[in-house]
Amino acid sequence: MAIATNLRQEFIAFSVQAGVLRFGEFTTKAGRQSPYFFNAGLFHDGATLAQVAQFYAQTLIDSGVEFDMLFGPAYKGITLASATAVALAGKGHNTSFAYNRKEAKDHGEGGTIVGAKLQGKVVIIDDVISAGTSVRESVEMIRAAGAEPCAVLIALDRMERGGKDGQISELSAVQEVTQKYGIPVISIGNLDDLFGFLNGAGADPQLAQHKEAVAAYRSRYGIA
Ligand SMILES: O=P(O)(O)OC[C@H]1O[C@H](OP(=O)(O)OP(=O)(O)O)[C@H](O)[C@@H]1O
Ligand SMILES: O=C(O)c1cc(=O)[nH]c(=O)[nH]1
Repeated sequence: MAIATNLRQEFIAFSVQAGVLRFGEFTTKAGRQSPYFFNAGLFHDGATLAQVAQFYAQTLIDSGVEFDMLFGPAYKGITLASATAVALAGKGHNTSFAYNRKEAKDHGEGGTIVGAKLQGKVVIIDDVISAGTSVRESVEMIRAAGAEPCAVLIALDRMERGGKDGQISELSAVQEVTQKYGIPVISIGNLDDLFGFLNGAGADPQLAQHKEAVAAYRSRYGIA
Protein backbone atom coordinates (compact mmCIF):
# COMPACT_ATOMS: atom_id res chain seq x y z
CA MET A 1 0.00 0.00 0.00
CA ALA A 2 2.67 2.50 -1.05
CA ILE A 3 1.58 6.10 -1.24
CA ALA A 4 3.73 8.27 -3.54
CA THR A 5 6.61 9.80 -1.56
CA ASN A 6 6.19 13.18 -3.19
CA LEU A 7 2.53 13.37 -2.11
CA ARG A 8 3.54 12.53 1.46
CA GLN A 9 6.29 15.14 1.53
CA GLU A 10 4.02 17.71 -0.10
CA PHE A 11 1.46 17.06 2.62
CA ILE A 12 3.99 17.73 5.39
CA ALA A 13 5.10 20.97 3.70
CA PHE A 14 1.47 22.01 3.22
CA SER A 15 0.62 21.25 6.88
CA VAL A 16 3.59 23.30 8.10
CA GLN A 17 2.67 26.17 5.81
CA ALA A 18 -0.94 26.06 7.01
CA GLY A 19 0.29 26.23 10.63
CA VAL A 20 -1.36 22.87 11.36
CA LEU A 21 1.94 21.06 11.96
CA ARG A 22 3.98 23.04 14.44
CA PHE A 23 7.28 22.63 16.25
CA GLY A 24 7.98 23.66 19.85
CA GLU A 25 6.76 22.22 23.14
CA PHE A 26 3.38 20.51 23.27
CA THR A 27 1.60 18.10 25.57
CA THR A 28 -0.09 15.15 23.86
CA LYS A 29 -3.33 13.48 25.00
CA ALA A 30 -1.13 10.82 26.66
CA GLY A 31 0.69 13.55 28.64
CA ARG A 32 3.95 13.32 26.70
CA GLN A 33 6.01 16.42 26.01
CA SER A 34 6.22 16.42 22.22
CA PRO A 35 8.44 18.70 20.11
CA TYR A 36 5.80 18.75 17.37
CA PHE A 37 2.03 18.72 17.14
CA PHE A 38 -0.53 18.30 14.40
CA ASN A 39 -3.70 20.32 15.04
CA ALA A 40 -6.22 19.51 12.31
CA GLY A 41 -8.66 22.05 13.78
CA LEU A 42 -6.48 24.67 12.10
CA PHE A 43 -7.51 23.57 8.60
CA HIS A 44 -10.09 26.28 9.11
CA ASP A 45 -10.70 28.10 5.87
CA GLY A 46 -12.34 26.95 2.69
CA ALA A 47 -9.25 26.82 0.49
CA THR A 48 -7.15 24.98 3.07
CA LEU A 49 -9.91 22.47 3.82
CA ALA A 50 -10.36 21.87 0.09
CA GLN A 51 -6.62 21.23 -0.23
CA VAL A 52 -6.38 18.83 2.71
CA ALA A 53 -9.40 16.97 1.33
CA GLN A 54 -7.50 16.49 -1.95
CA PHE A 55 -4.70 14.81 0.02
CA TYR A 56 -7.14 12.51 1.83
CA ALA A 57 -8.97 11.61 -1.38
CA GLN A 58 -5.82 10.99 -3.43
CA THR A 59 -4.24 8.92 -0.65
CA LEU A 60 -7.37 6.79 -0.38
CA ILE A 61 -7.50 6.22 -4.14
CA ASP A 62 -3.75 5.43 -4.29
CA SER A 63 -4.08 2.94 -1.41
CA GLY A 64 -6.17 0.65 -3.63
CA VAL A 65 -8.51 -0.11 -0.70
CA GLU A 66 -11.99 -1.11 -1.86
CA PHE A 67 -14.69 0.84 -0.06
CA ASP A 68 -18.36 1.79 -0.28
CA MET A 69 -18.59 4.80 2.01
CA LEU A 70 -16.85 7.06 4.56
CA PHE A 71 -17.42 7.55 8.27
CA GLY A 72 -16.11 10.57 10.22
CA PRO A 73 -16.06 10.34 14.04
CA ALA A 74 -17.18 13.50 15.88
CA TYR A 75 -16.11 16.14 15.86
CA LYS A 76 -13.07 16.71 13.67
CA GLY A 77 -13.71 13.57 11.65
CA ILE A 78 -17.06 15.02 10.52
CA THR A 79 -15.47 17.86 8.60
CA LEU A 80 -12.67 15.68 7.28
CA ALA A 81 -14.97 12.91 6.01
CA SER A 82 -17.40 15.42 4.45
CA ALA A 83 -14.64 17.34 2.71
CA THR A 84 -13.04 14.08 1.51
CA ALA A 85 -16.38 13.00 0.01
CA VAL A 86 -16.51 16.30 -1.91
CA ALA A 87 -12.92 15.78 -3.15
CA LEU A 88 -13.62 12.16 -4.13
CA ALA A 89 -16.69 13.27 -6.11
CA GLY A 90 -14.48 15.80 -7.92
CA LYS A 91 -12.20 12.91 -8.89
CA GLY A 92 -15.09 10.90 -10.28
CA HIS A 93 -15.75 8.74 -7.20
CA ASN A 94 -19.04 9.92 -5.74
CA THR A 95 -19.16 8.28 -2.31
CA SER A 96 -21.69 8.56 0.50
CA PHE A 97 -20.69 9.42 4.03
CA ALA A 98 -21.96 9.36 7.60
CA TYR A 99 -20.84 10.62 10.97
CA ASN A 100 -21.90 10.40 14.59
CA ARG A 101 -23.13 12.78 17.24
CA LYS A 102 -21.32 12.64 20.56
CA GLU A 103 -24.71 12.96 22.32
CA ALA A 104 -27.79 11.09 21.11
CA LYS A 105 -30.70 13.24 19.94
CA ASP A 106 -34.14 12.27 21.24
CA HIS A 107 -36.27 14.26 18.80
CA GLY A 108 -36.53 14.66 15.04
CA GLU A 109 -34.74 11.78 13.33
CA GLY A 110 -33.10 10.90 16.70
CA GLY A 111 -30.08 8.67 17.33
CA THR A 112 -26.38 9.27 16.99
CA ILE A 113 -25.65 8.50 13.34
CA VAL A 114 -26.18 11.22 10.75
CA GLY A 115 -25.92 10.97 6.98
CA ALA A 116 -25.99 7.90 4.79
CA LYS A 117 -27.04 4.51 6.17
CA LEU A 118 -23.97 2.63 7.34
CA GLN A 119 -23.58 -0.28 4.93
CA GLY A 120 -20.96 -2.18 2.99
CA LYS A 121 -17.25 -1.46 3.43
CA VAL A 122 -16.67 1.69 5.47
CA VAL A 123 -13.49 3.79 5.69
CA ILE A 124 -13.07 5.65 8.98
CA ILE A 125 -11.59 9.11 8.41
CA ASP A 126 -9.85 11.00 11.21
CA ASP A 127 -6.84 13.23 11.82
CA VAL A 128 -4.63 11.24 14.22
CA ILE A 129 -4.81 8.13 16.39
CA SER A 130 -3.56 8.59 19.95
CA ALA A 131 -4.86 5.80 22.19
CA GLY A 132 -7.23 4.38 19.56
CA THR A 133 -10.44 5.29 21.43
CA SER A 134 -12.04 7.10 18.53
CA VAL A 135 -11.31 4.21 16.13
CA ARG A 136 -12.63 1.64 18.62
CA GLU A 137 -15.88 3.57 19.04
CA SER A 138 -16.18 3.99 15.27
CA VAL A 139 -15.60 0.27 14.64
CA GLU A 140 -18.29 -0.55 17.23
CA MET A 141 -20.83 1.85 15.66
CA ILE A 142 -20.17 0.57 12.14
CA ARG A 143 -20.41 -3.09 13.16
CA ALA A 144 -23.55 -2.45 15.25
CA ALA A 145 -25.18 -1.10 12.08
CA GLY A 146 -24.30 -4.30 10.22
CA ALA A 147 -21.58 -2.68 8.09
CA GLU A 148 -17.89 -3.55 7.82
CA PRO A 149 -15.01 -1.23 8.76
CA CYS A 150 -12.45 -1.80 5.99
CA ALA A 151 -9.70 0.79 6.69
CA VAL A 152 -8.80 3.85 8.72
CA LEU A 153 -7.46 6.89 6.90
CA ILE A 154 -5.63 9.48 9.00
CA ALA A 155 -3.57 12.56 8.23
CA LEU A 156 -0.45 11.90 10.29
CA ASP A 157 0.93 8.68 11.75
CA ARG A 158 3.20 9.77 14.62
CA MET A 159 4.74 6.27 14.65
CA GLU A 160 5.06 6.22 18.42
CA ARG A 161 4.51 3.47 20.93
CA GLY A 162 1.66 3.68 23.41
CA GLY A 163 1.59 3.27 27.18
CA LYS A 164 2.94 5.20 30.11
CA ASP A 165 6.64 5.86 30.75
CA GLY A 166 8.13 2.71 32.28
CA GLN A 167 5.43 0.56 30.63
CA ILE A 168 5.77 1.55 27.00
CA SER A 169 4.16 -0.95 24.64
CA GLU A 170 5.91 -2.61 21.72
CA LEU A 171 3.37 -1.46 19.17
CA SER A 172 2.12 1.96 18.24
CA ALA A 173 -1.59 2.76 18.59
CA VAL A 174 -1.77 2.59 14.79
CA GLN A 175 -0.21 -0.90 14.73
CA GLU A 176 -2.57 -2.00 17.50
CA VAL A 177 -5.59 -0.91 15.45
CA THR A 178 -4.40 -3.02 12.52
CA GLN A 179 -3.73 -5.99 14.77
CA LYS A 180 -6.96 -5.72 16.77
CA TYR A 181 -9.44 -5.08 13.95
CA GLY A 182 -7.56 -6.62 11.04
CA ILE A 183 -7.87 -3.48 8.94
CA PRO A 184 -5.17 -1.26 7.42
CA VAL A 185 -4.41 2.21 8.73
CA ILE A 186 -3.48 4.47 5.85
CA SER A 187 -1.81 7.78 6.61
CA ILE A 188 -1.22 10.70 4.27
CA GLY A 189 2.11 11.32 6.00
CA ASN A 190 4.10 9.96 8.92
CA LEU A 191 7.07 10.70 11.13
CA ASP A 192 9.50 9.45 8.44
CA ASP A 193 8.05 12.00 6.04
CA LEU A 194 8.34 14.68 8.68
CA PHE A 195 12.05 13.83 9.06
CA GLY A 196 12.46 13.82 5.30
CA PHE A 197 10.96 17.27 5.22
CA LEU A 198 13.21 18.62 8.00
CA ASN A 199 16.25 17.09 6.27
CA GLY A 200 15.21 18.31 2.82
CA ALA A 201 17.57 20.40 0.77
CA GLY A 202 15.38 23.46 1.00
CA ALA A 203 14.54 23.04 4.68
CA ASP A 204 14.04 26.33 6.41
CA PRO A 205 16.84 26.73 9.04
CA GLN A 206 14.18 27.90 11.50
CA LEU A 207 12.54 24.49 11.12
CA ALA A 208 15.73 22.45 10.81
CA GLN A 209 16.66 23.54 14.33
CA HIS A 210 13.89 21.26 15.64
CA LYS A 211 15.44 18.14 14.10
CA GLU A 212 17.38 17.16 17.21
CA ALA A 213 14.38 17.43 19.52
CA VAL A 214 12.22 15.40 17.13
CA ALA A 215 14.98 12.76 16.84
CA ALA A 216 15.32 12.55 20.65
CA TYR A 217 11.55 12.17 21.03
CA ARG A 218 11.54 9.48 18.40
CA SER A 219 14.34 7.51 20.01
CA ARG A 220 12.43 7.59 23.29
CA TYR A 221 8.95 6.73 22.01
CA GLY A 222 9.25 5.73 18.35
CA ILE A 223 8.44 2.31 16.95
CA ALA A 224 11.40 0.16 15.90
O1 LIG B 1 -7.02 7.70 19.38
P1 LIG B 1 -7.69 8.61 20.36
O2 LIG B 1 -7.12 8.50 21.74
O3 LIG B 1 -9.18 8.51 20.33
O4 LIG B 1 -7.30 10.09 19.94
C1 LIG B 1 -7.53 10.57 18.65
C2 LIG B 1 -8.83 11.32 18.60
O5 LIG B 1 -8.72 12.42 19.51
C3 LIG B 1 -9.07 13.62 18.82
O6 LIG B 1 -10.43 13.84 18.87
P2 LIG B 1 -11.20 14.09 20.23
O7 LIG B 1 -11.65 12.77 20.78
O8 LIG B 1 -10.37 14.94 21.12
O9 LIG B 1 -12.48 14.81 19.73
P3 LIG B 1 -12.72 16.09 18.80
O10 LIG B 1 -12.62 15.58 17.39
O11 LIG B 1 -14.07 16.48 19.19
O12 LIG B 1 -11.67 17.13 19.09
C4 LIG B 1 -8.69 13.34 17.38
O13 LIG B 1 -9.40 14.17 16.49
C5 LIG B 1 -9.05 11.88 17.21
O14 LIG B 1 -10.39 11.70 16.87
O1 LIG C 1 -1.26 12.54 20.76
C1 LIG C 1 -2.04 13.51 20.68
O2 LIG C 1 -2.77 13.84 21.56
C2 LIG C 1 -2.03 14.31 19.44
C3 LIG C 1 -0.89 14.51 18.73
C4 LIG C 1 -0.93 15.31 17.58
O3 LIG C 1 0.08 15.56 16.89
N1 LIG C 1 -2.13 15.85 17.23
C5 LIG C 1 -3.26 15.65 17.95
O4 LIG C 1 -4.33 16.16 17.59
N2 LIG C 1 -3.20 14.87 19.05
